[in-house]
Amino acid sequence: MHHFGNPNFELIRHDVVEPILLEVDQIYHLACPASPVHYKFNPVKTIKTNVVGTLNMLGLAKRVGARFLLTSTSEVYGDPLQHPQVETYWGNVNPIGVRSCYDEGKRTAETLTMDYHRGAQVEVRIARIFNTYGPRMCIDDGRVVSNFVAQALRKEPLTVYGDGKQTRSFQYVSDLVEGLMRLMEGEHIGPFNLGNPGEFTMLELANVVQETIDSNAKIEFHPNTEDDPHKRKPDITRAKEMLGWEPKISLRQGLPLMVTDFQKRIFGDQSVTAATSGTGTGTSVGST
Ligand SMILES: O=c1ccn([C@@H]2O[C@H](COP(=O)(O)OP(=O)(O)O[C@H]3OC[C@@H](O)[C@H](O)[C@H]3O)[C@@H](O)[C@H]2O)c(=O)[nH]1
Repeated sequence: MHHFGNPNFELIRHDVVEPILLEVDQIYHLACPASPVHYKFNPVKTIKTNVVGTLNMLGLAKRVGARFLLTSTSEVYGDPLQHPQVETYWGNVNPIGVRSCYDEGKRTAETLTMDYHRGAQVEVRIARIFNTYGPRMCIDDGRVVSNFVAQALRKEPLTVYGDGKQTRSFQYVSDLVEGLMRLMEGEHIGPFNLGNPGEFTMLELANVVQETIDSNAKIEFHPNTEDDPHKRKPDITRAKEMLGWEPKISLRQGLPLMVTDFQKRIFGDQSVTAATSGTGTGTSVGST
């Protein structure tokens, strides 16, 4: 948004499922809903975005000679049988499951990317992004970190799905942005895992949210969703060695930055008093 006043910046609102002609040097292809709640809402549109949308962006890259970066996902590993996940692991995906519009869609997008590279010499880069959080996420995004933060701030119970023992590894958004730019500017195609190897069960995440926002926040168990991966943690050796990249911000450092932003958006200017009064800890979130 800070670029809006810049005369050299142009924002075009466009659905990648429709072709578009532009003069560009680089394409960061990030288009697609990433929250399971949103990508499952209209699965046909999700797979169209991943397949037709990626074809259109690769076609554009080929036509104008642009370098193309695909943001793929840790979901290409499905419910992984190998832990942590290395880029050479081919994954364990249910091709007819409710998540397949996204995970098979992104797998196809990776295939298309490599086929345009091999067949049409398009310069390509592939990132596999692991769970990411940070300020400016939609409050109703539906993913676990934004759900827990919004729930704790609103004094609602934290909704843990299943037994809460499934794991994820949470990456702060600025670490991801740095990784994507290094990948785009570097010499290596990938795929590269971009994620923070710090691994947490959902119950541990709920505890960190309690410590950060409200030690009295209750936990409420809900049935888990279909095909939910049991564990997930990136092996980032390749990104460290070939991109010189690794995440810098731990969950305990990054979460308060997101909480401050959520407080402002949920409560407006009264955020500090509203969110922290009467809580057990309310530590760093109110004052930053
Ligand atoms: O309120 C909630 C939401 C989610 N969860 C659990 O938290 C875990 C993480 O779920 P999320 O919805 O945040 O994200 P997922 O890991 O399922 O999918 C994500 O994977 C990586 C990215 O590519 C995408 O952003 C997204 O597909 C799951 O086990 C889920 O069952 C809760 O316990 N409570």
